[in-house]
Amino acid sequence: MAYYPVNLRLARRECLVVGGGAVAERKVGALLAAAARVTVLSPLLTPHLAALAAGGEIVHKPAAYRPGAIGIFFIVICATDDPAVNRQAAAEARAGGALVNVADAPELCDFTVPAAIARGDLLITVSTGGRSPAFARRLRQELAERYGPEYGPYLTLLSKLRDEVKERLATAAARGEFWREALDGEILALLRAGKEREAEEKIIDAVSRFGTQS
Ligand SMILES: C[C@@]1(CC(=O)O)c2cc3[nH]c(cc4nc(cc5[nH]c(cc(n2)[C@H]1CCC(=O)O)[C@@](C)(CC(=O)O)[C@@H]5CCC(=O)O)C(CC(=O)O)=C4CCC(=O)O)c(CCC(=O)O)c3CC(=O)O
Ligand SMILES: NC(=O)C1=CN([C@@H]2O[C@H](COP(=O)(O)OP(=O)(O)OC[C@H]3O[C@@H](n4cnc5c(N)ncnc54)[C@H](O)[C@@H]3O)[C@@H](O)[C@H]2O)C=CC1
Repeated sequence: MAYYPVNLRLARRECLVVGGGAVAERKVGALLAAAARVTVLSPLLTPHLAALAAGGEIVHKPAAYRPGAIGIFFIVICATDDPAVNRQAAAEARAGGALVNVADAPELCDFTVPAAIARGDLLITVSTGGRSPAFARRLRQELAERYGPEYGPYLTLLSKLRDEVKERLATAAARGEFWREALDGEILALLRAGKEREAEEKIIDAVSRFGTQS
């Protein structure tokens, strides 16, 4: 089954997680990282979820799912350990217009959750079409070593310089060509070594030289 990859903006969107176990805890963490408003419907919570509820970071509805309990949400994740409950809650949520994820039934998911690495605004995700989440996790670990924390500041720098490049190079084609040449390992090596000023100067210098060539 082919998936269409998207990046959802969840800030201030209402999201519901049914179930309060280990899987729910992981999904809640990712929702909160995206600044979503999270409600958890579950009689029991993991200690971490309980702490989030006590701190007001999530809303806890301390009850088992029953028909009619879902309400209106943008996203609903069904993650109880009861397959029948997950299916029933998923059907109700979808009928209410939500995008639905069912932790134990990939075939019932409107969307699946990839393994993810965030470095500032850089987001690297891995999915296996549900074939092997364990492999997605393993690849995420490998990629996290390859793409370390320096990629956060690197992206910030690129974003800042993008405006400058826009001013200096007149056409989108020239800008595209510039960036294809400029994104080499040298700038990253400088950032890794903590030499942000030098990295910035190097890019500005490259823009000037490129500008006079074209
Ligand atoms: C379809 C999907 C739906 C969804 O959850 O969105 C789904 C479904 C299922 N997962 C199952 C099992 C495991 N899931 C993990 C871990 C993760 N699962 C995640 C996503 C997804 N899991 C979606 C597909 C993603 C893709 O396309 O690859 C990750 C990537 C993202 C996240 O959850 O945050 C996160 C790693 C995060 C990270 O570390 O970076 C581990 C590993 C572990 O826990 O150590 C195991 C045990 C080992 C194994 O089975 O592989 C089972 C069987 C349950 C059972 O046997 O009872 C089902 C149901 C089924 O397959 O039928
Ligand atoms: N998609 C994924 O990433 C993964 C999915 N799974 C599947 O996810 C499911 C949950 O796994 P865990 O979190 O480890 O289970 P768990 O046993 O740690 O937690 C289950 C939670 O569901 C709650 N619950 C049970 N009945 C409920 C009801 N009627 N209404 C509301 N809440 C209810 C419990 O109070 C508990 O908080 C399992 O079915 C497992 O097969 C497992 C691993 C990964």
